[in-house]
Amino acid sequence: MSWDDVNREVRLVDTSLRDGSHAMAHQFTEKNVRDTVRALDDAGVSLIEVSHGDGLGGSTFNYGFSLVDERKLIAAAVNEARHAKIAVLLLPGLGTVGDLRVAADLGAGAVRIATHCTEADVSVQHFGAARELGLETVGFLMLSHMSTPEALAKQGRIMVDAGCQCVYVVDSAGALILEDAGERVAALVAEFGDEAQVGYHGHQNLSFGVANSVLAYRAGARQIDGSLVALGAGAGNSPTEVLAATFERLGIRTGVDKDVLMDAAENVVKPYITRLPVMDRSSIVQGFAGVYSSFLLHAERAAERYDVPAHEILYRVGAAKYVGGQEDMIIDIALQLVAERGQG
Ligand SMILES: C[C@H](O)CC(=O)C(=O)O
Ligand SMILES: [Mn+2]
Repeated sequence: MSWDDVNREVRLVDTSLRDGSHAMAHQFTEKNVRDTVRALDDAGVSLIEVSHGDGLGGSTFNYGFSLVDERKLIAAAVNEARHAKIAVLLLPGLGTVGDLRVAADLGAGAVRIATHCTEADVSVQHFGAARELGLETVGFLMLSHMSTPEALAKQGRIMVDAGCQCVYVVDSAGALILEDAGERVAALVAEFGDEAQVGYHGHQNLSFGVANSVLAYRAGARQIDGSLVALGAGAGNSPTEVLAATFERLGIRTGVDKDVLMDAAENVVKPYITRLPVMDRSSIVQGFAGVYSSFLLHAERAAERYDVPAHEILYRVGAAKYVGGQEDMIIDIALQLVAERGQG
């Protein structure tokens, strides 16, 4: 048994430097990355995700260009971490096996491969390649609220059979409320048994990130995501510092130091955040209507450009059930709203 296994009952994984990329419009500097990794590492966080918000290869016109080349940020993170492993995110089709090889050469030790919750089959070759590269493997079933627990477990099975070591229930829209989260986690735990772990990734749009994480743990999840100061898409992720304090109050060992994390949140991350994650009208609508959190800034930009309300755009995105990769449809909806107003 490793030191980690002895000293923790749940692993807190930090995604400030990846999901937070959405909230930062992908403008992280190398200094932001170095300072945050050092602080998380000091707090005892064992897995830190660093990538464009949409993963390797995400810096594009459709998703938004990064300020700094992702390879430079990954290398800086690897260089700064003394104990923690650096993870990268990969969305098959956007990121390639070639991108994964580059990330592994730079020193990344884990990959989190994300697909829409009904499309796990597109991840099979990436899990195979990741295992050959010796990477720790994690699967992300995004927009999990769009699937039943049973259907989600079947998709998770595809990932596990392909070499995935931990499948996450990903509440991309912050739409899951209490049992919704627990039941999905329980279905995956029942499907995998000892073959793989289950994880939970929450968003705060309806403010259930931390509560759902506790229920996910109780249902058997052993990896839980958070971001410092909640820095993430939509209303942000479950704040890592709050997860650490909550699990400690519950007597559940995380192996991380909550006070060091609180210091990192206040003094390292908060000062560089350009737009604090907040439960405002648009992000609440995302949670309510089941809209991908990463669409928030895209909708706000379209709202400003076409002079239509962002929350109206988001209600329609929810009704249309658009998924990650369909960012351009946000413009289409804004134009529909403009046209309807012209006819009124
Ligand atoms: C690519 C997405 O931002 C992954 C994620 O964090 C989510 O779906 O939530
Ligand atoms: Mn997310």
